Amino acid sequence: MLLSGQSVIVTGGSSGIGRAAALACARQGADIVIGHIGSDDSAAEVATLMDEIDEVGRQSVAVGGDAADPETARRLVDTAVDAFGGVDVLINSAGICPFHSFLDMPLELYRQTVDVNLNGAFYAVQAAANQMKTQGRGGAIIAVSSISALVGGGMQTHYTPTKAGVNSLMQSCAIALGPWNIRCNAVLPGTIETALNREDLASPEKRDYMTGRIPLGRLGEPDDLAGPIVFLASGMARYVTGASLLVDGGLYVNLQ
Ligand SMILES: NC(=O)C1=CN([C@@H]2O[C@H](COP(=O)(O)OP(=O)(O)OC[C@H]3O[C@@H](n4cnc5c(N)ncnc54)[C@H](O)[C@@H]3O)[C@@H](O)[C@H]2O)C=CC1
Ligand SMILES: C[C@H](O)[C@@H]1OC(=O)[C@H](O)[C@@H]1O
Repeated sequence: MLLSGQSVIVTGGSSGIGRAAALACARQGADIVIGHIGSDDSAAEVATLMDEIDEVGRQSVAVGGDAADPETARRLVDTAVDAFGGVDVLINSAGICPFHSFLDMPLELYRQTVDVNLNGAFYAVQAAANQMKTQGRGGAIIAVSSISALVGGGMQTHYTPTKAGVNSLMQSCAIALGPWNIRCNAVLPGTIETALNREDLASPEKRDYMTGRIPLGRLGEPDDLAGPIVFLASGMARYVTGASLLVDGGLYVNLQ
């Protein structure tokens, strides 16, 4: 197993990419702290996930709270220390992408997107990294950025800068945390079918357009991210830090 006995925190762990990553890490021998937003819906999703983690013989605990609140990051780390004796891996997946036009973007929506996606990532990474440094046994941090760190979206002017920021955060943290053997990498998903884009992809025209742009011929599913994330978390990637790994079925390179 690639993550035997490791303690893994996953933010946004109740659904989509975070959920797939949490389960994949458990299948590789890790115990999981599941960060979720703390709503009734996310608590119900977490209960099912905890059962699945239990079925593969690993333990999990859940922590509800707003990723935009630095206190949530501290609680995630404290819980990992109490329950599993430390933090070996952080997977930061919590995020929002409420499509909206630019010229009439509500200030509150812009601020919320930055607060959750970028500031939330900073808080979680800083809290986990301090714990990893104290432990003195290295660690791995994987941030879920996006293909949108590299390209634009007319209805995503509040969102794409946060994903570029998350990618940049991993690059700078790779330098800042390298001396403690804490590796920092980003995965850049393309279009993955999750709750995040359910509304956007409900239009058959948009869905067909997006699918048609992907050389591998299909939209992604959350499990497509599981392998790359486990790889970056594991010792197989022990000399990989500051990397940005596109997981997009070839979408980014498909000009014509
Ligand atoms: N689905 C896609 O096509 C792509 C998704 N991504 C990124 O992947 C990450 C995961 O998204 P998905 O799995 O697609 O969607 P998702 O909606 O299933 O997952 C996002 C998770 O973040 C949680 N979350 C949202 N706001 C939060 C807050 N304030 N505090 C705590 N948790 C909060 C949600 O409850 C949810 O569990 C996001 O960061 C997203 O930007 C990146 C590229 C493409
Ligand atoms: C929500 C979008 O469909 C999704 O999110 C991203 O980061 C990319 O822009 C994807 O297309």
